[in-house]
Amino acid sequence: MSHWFEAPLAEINVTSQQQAELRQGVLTKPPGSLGQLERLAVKFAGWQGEVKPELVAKHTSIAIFAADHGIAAEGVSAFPQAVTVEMVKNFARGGAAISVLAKHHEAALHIINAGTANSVAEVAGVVDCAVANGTANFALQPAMTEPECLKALAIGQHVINEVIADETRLFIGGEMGIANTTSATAICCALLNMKADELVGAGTGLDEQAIIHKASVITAALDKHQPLVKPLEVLTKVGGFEIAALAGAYIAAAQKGIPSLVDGFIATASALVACKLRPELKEWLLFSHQSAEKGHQRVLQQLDVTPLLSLEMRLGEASGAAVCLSIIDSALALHANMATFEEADVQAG
Ligand SMILES: Cc1cc2ncn([C@H]3O[C@H](COP(=O)(O)O)[C@@H](O)[C@H]3O)c2cc1C
Ligand SMILES: O=C(O)c1cccnc1
Repeated sequence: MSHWFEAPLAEINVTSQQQAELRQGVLTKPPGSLGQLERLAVKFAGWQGEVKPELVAKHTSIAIFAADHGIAAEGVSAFPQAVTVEMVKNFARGGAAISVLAKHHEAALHIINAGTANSVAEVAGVVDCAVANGTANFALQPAMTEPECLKALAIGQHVINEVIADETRLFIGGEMGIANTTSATAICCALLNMKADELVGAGTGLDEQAIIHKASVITAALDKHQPLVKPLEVLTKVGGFEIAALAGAYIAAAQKGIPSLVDGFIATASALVACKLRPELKEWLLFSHQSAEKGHQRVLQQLDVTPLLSLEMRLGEASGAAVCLSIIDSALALHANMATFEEADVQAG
């Protein structure tokens, strides 16, 4: 049976990209002097099919996928599971970091329930796509069934196709789910063939002893659920509904010709799953920042990508990606509006 996520991704416009690169070479600056900002503008030229791509911040759609994790029962987070739903309410009321950043950048913010333990049906502004009331505890059994995993992936497709605006020029996915750094770490260990203690970190703020316990929970789960090879198998056995939804959203966005800006450690685990499913997807992803979560740097290295920023952030909920919107629009404004040597009558050297 073929799945929706196997359908082709959109084509990148190589001609626009090449023309944008030529333009960068004739703007009034030493060639290359705007560093990564030049490469950003060229990427957006390819994505938008325009030599001078439009600014993106005000046409960015941010979706936060929330879900609960049965593995929270193993004492792997510094915070109780109830915080997931409490934060969903906070997103909706405008008090969370991502609510403030979305408003600041005038980006649209959508809150999606992918499967929390407590109902959020009564919370205004939350799109309810819950697969179940949280995943099962993957220390004891697979986190999901395969149909549940496919349903969670399809939430991402639904959000891209039905929830975000058609004019979206950039997609940012975020997550909220207490204990999801444990799931993200297990996914990365399985897909990158690494050990738990190479990637495990403090998450919301565990102390050293608790991190050792978290690593042992992950190691035992990885042993228990062998074989863990295929991306869908890994996602089903040790994943999370919001992590799967995010992976689905990255693929669906690329199918529609919308690039995605990847957030921190958990979002990168989703991107890793999505890239294992569809290796061409990497061309549609931009990595925003390197989180302070210990494993993030290693996973970014394995993906062979360089994030834009490293601000010691370790919050998730798309916050690191949202901060990058100023930088992206700066790059695009410079690219579109700087004078060329000829226009400004400046010698090209
Ligand atoms: C108040 C609060 C707001 C958050 N926003 C994102 N996260 C982040 O922390 C969680 C992952 O860390 P762990 O695996 O240690 O539970 C996720 O929900 C993530 O998005 C938060 C965590 C808390 C406590
Ligand atoms: O980098 C992240 O996404 C992250 C790190 C710690 C806790 N929550 C999220």
